Amino acid sequence: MQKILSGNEVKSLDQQYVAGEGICSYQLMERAARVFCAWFVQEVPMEKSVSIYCGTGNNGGDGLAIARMLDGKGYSVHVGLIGDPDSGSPDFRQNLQVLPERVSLDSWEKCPSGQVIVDAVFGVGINRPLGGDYQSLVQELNARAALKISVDMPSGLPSDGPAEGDVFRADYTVSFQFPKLSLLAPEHAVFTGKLVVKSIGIDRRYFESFDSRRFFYSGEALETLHKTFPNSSHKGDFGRIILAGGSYGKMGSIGLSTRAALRTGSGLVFCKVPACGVDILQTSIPEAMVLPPGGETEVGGSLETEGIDAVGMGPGLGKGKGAVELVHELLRRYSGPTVLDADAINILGDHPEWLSFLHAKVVLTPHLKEFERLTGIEGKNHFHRMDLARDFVVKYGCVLVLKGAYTLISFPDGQQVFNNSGSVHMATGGSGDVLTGILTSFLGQGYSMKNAVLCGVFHHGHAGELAGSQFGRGTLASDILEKIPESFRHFGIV
Ligand SMILES: NC(=O)C1=CN([C@@H]2O[C@H](COP(=O)(O)OP(=O)(O)OC[C@H]3O[C@@H](n4cnc5c(N)ncnc54)[C@H](O)[C@@H]3O)[C@@H](O)[C@H]2O)[C@H](O)CC1
Ligand SMILES: [K+]
Repeated sequence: MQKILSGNEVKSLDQQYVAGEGICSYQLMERAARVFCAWFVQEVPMEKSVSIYCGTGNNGGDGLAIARMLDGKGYSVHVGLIGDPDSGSPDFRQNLQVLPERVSLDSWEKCPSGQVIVDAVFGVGINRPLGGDYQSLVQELNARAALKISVDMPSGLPSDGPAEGDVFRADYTVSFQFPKLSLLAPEHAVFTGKLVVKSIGIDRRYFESFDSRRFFYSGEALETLHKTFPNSSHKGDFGRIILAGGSYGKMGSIGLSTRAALRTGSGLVFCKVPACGVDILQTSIPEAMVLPPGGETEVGGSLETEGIDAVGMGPGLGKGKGAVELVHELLRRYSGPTVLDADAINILGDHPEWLSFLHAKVVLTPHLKEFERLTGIEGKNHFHRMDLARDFVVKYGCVLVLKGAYTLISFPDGQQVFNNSGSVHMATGGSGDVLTGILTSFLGQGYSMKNAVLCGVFHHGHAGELAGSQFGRGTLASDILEKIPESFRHFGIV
């Protein structure tokens, strides 16, 4: 897992690394430029003309090194400078000296407009909104039709806080070593474009002295978080779980959770659905067992949890009297692993007095709106939501999965993990129901809460990527769950 540092900490990380490895900062900049160019040549055909706009700090220095390297690879490169080069950073000035003559060098106003624009004006050093020429440049570049790529950060975007004023709108941002926090905020996706994170080889141990509790997870050592089951295992070893939800007209939700749990490997899945859903579930999912229904069109009655390894509640549940009672009963009486989603979260939001029943084996999986209902607070921006999520889990001692691009997992010890799997094609009805099934399944199989959530969220996203690459915009939630076994295979999980 990659620790996420603040923009201010980057400088100190670089200094410690450079000193510790006995290299100079210019060499680290060379590395950054090299990894950028290695990515660039895969994405951009050689025939495209490239204009690189460089500030005079180290982000601009990266830009100059990139200009030199792309020229060396045969691209036609123009550099447009903004700011006074004589007062540039030492590594900027050194790179200016070694810029090949073949690369055209002008002030930003005179730089010919290329088919590709590389933004190397500001990186993590930004400390105020853009003004003057910087603002004019970014406005002008944003109006151009070109492929736009930012180096490390879109210029104008602060690394750890909300955007203010004009920000370069990139199609891609290639960020070095770790994603800067603000690149993960959904409201900044219009500036970041597609995020690409490239290591520049700074070893994990250099991160240890920084006490950030935020991490970026890209599936490293995923297989080690999984349980292995001996050949002699029987279906009981793979967990007996209950999935509760569904209501008249919304029976598909709990069906998706059920199929997802079965595809994740659950041994026995019991469904608690209203009477109107019994035939639907029994005919559509023969592997599932249906518990005696309570209500006619909405779930009701009580839940027998004797011998049950985990319970997932919420998909399609509705907010009728029976559903409200069931959520209350589950929270009060069941101390085993529990996943609360959708209407179960909404019901909890309506009854804040029940929040005190939450415990370490409960995971809540709200999307942004549900999270708002749960806390009763409208997050001002994603940074505010990150803090709210952390405060919530620390206070109530549970786990919270805030769904969206870069789903944010918050643990009660204050650690927060951004998940780096997933695709835009997962933004489709039922995708969250699939996650509920996956999480309940892993918990039922006896995974620790931490491993269940990390594995569940990561596989959900990865299965979504696999489905998205096959079905594109036509991706269905059921396509996502059908890709779970392929995601397991991909990571060697048998
Ligand atoms: N480990 C790494 O990630 C590496 C990063 N590198 C690159 O270096 C930049 C950060 O460079 P830095 O010199 O610290 O800052 P900037 O280039 O972003 O900014 C320069 C300078 O500009 C001034 N400034 C800030 N805001 C404004 C503003 N609104 N208007 C005018 N001037 C402004 C301020 O004084 C800044 O210091 C990082 O992003 C990477 O791209 C290294 O190349 C290698 C290692
Ligand atoms: K930049």
